[in-house]
Amino acid sequence: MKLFISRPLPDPVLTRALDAYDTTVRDITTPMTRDEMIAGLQDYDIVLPTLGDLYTADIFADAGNIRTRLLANFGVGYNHIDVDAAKAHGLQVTNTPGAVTDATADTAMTLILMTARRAGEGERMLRSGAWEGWHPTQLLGMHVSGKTVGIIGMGRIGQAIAKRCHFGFGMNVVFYNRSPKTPDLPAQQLASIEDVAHVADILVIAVPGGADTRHLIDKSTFDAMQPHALLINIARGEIVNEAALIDALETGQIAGAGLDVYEFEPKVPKALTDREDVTLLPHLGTATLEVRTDMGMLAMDNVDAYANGKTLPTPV
Ligand SMILES: NC(=O)c1ccc[n+]([C@@H]2O[C@H](COP(=O)([O-])OP(=O)(O)OC[C@H]3O[C@@H](n4cnc5c(N)ncnc54)[C@H](O)[C@@H]3O)[C@@H](O)[C@H]2O)c1
Ligand SMILES: O=C(O)[C@H](O)CO
Repeated sequence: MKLFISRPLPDPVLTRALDAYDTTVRDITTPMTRDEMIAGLQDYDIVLPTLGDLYTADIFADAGNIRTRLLANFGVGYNHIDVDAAKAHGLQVTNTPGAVTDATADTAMTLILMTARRAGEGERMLRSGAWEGWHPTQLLGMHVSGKTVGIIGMGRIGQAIAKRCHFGFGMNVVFYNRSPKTPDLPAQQLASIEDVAHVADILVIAVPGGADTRHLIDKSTFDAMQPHALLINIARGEIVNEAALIDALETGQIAGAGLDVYEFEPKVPKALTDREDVTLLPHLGTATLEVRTDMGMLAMDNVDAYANGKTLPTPV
């Protein structure tokens, strides 16, 4: 079996792949080009792609005689793959759910605390030499204990965030999910995104990306939010209309934002980087050695299952 891996991965994952398959590892960190994706589909039995490798329908159509039967995506989010088109061309697609949950929830907490407590702003002030010492009214932020967190998308990551907020920080949890959910903690499901936005001190986005959720968070959401509230996005950039977010920040409709993902990633608008009231992380959600190794191992579990004719552990 010939396996193509689209980026360098943690050593234990590459060792496992190289030991078991005729493996080619693409040794650069940028997304695959269109030509590379097409050549990969023509030459390899299995491709292990990741975020940024944009498998649109025309890639499968233009590849012609496709040898690949499995796209074992490294990552839970697969909005960069047109799964219907892949399946129509005879490919199966897998992802890495669960492996990413805790780390991504931790990143949401990092963004919540950094934004509420103005940590980035304080660190920038200190590093610039502008700090003149403690005083009682310096850099006063929002106390998160006892506040209301609103979660949009109460799936694996949404629930992990809710648990951290409720059990760790004594926050009340309200949420919106497109289907009914009974999470394992005290939390109230509300009827619409606006209902959640209206009562939340901190609004966290945790739905999948893709056409169905593009600009799910838009002007109507910001209109519903309170002026002291914060928006946190650890899901996908295009879920939030970035222009509407910038407008809401500039007009004082909301008090700040904590973002791990961007609508036109890796481009981040100057209107955001210029602001002190936003925390901006470079898509760090799962960026720990342990978790990136676990993600790779789960992707390899899927590769092994396919290669041995077994049921795929985590099909999309
Ligand atoms: N920042 C990062 O590095 C990072 C890391 C991991 C995952 N993610 C993103 O987080 C997403 C969520 O991951 P997960 O494992 O929790 O997925 P999940 O499928 O367990 O949860 C998603 C939830 O959103 C709900 N949902 C879907 N569409 C909706 C809609 N239109 N309105 C309301 N609810 C809707 C689903 O019912 C589900 O409960 C991933 O798809 C990925 O894009 C980002
Ligand atoms: O979807 C995911 O898993 C992340 O965005 C990449 O780690």
